[in-house]
Amino acid sequence: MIKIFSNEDEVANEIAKEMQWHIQNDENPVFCLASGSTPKKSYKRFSKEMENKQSRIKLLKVVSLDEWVGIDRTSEGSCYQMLHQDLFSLIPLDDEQIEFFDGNATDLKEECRKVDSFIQSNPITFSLMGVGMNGHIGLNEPGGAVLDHSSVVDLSKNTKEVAQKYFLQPTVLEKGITIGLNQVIRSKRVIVVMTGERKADIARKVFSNSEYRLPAQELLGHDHIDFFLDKDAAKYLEVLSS
Ligand SMILES: O=C1O[C@H](COP(=O)(O)O)[C@@H](O)[C@H](O)[C@H]1O
Repeated sequence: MIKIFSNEDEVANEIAKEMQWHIQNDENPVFCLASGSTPKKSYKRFSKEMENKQSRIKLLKVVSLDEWVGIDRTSEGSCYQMLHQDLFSLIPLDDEQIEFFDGNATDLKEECRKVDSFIQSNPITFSLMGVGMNGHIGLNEPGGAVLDHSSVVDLSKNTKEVAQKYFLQPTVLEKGITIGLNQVIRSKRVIVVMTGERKADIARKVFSNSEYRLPAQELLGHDHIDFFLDKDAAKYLEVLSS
């Protein structure tokens, strides 16, 4: 289902509510969370709401969605560092509760195996996905296979350019490491979020019936997956409801 909200704050409130619901109600809450600009407000809101409910956070596990290959997790711009700043540092989460790709590891296949085996033993109960400007999910790029497992992928030109906004200085990015689209789809609940006018064009493409299938389109048509958009991102969509 597509849900359209008046603005980014409303989207963030709704997402924070869902995150809280899962942390309170999932027996073993396991979250797979996008980094990047889009979910920042949701994480801030969620961490505020959790201030008086910290005991449940002890039950939470967070698994990596994606990471840039060759970038250390302590570097500004790494997916881990963004999530650390936007969420991990705001709630009482121990390192043992986080399973994250090390994009700087020498054995990237082992990183994939490690995360896959974690997901196998700790099924994802809640996923929050952003959408890349080219329709990618995690770092599953357009034209890539719909995989049941994590993999190392070649980044598209668009992703390499857009991702520069995360780094303090121009950074060479060639590959990414990401969980597979089917691992996202198998989460118990998924919210895909697009906000702001800059996402309007990709939102139009995602909801159009083109023959070429974008990764974000693989998430359409599942009962447990909702797309949350604000009005700016939804400006080219015909169905404007909330
Ligand atoms: O490259 C990425 O982009 C998407 C969207 O990022 P945003 O900054 O526009 O929110 C993000 O969800 C994905 O995890 C990341 O790898």
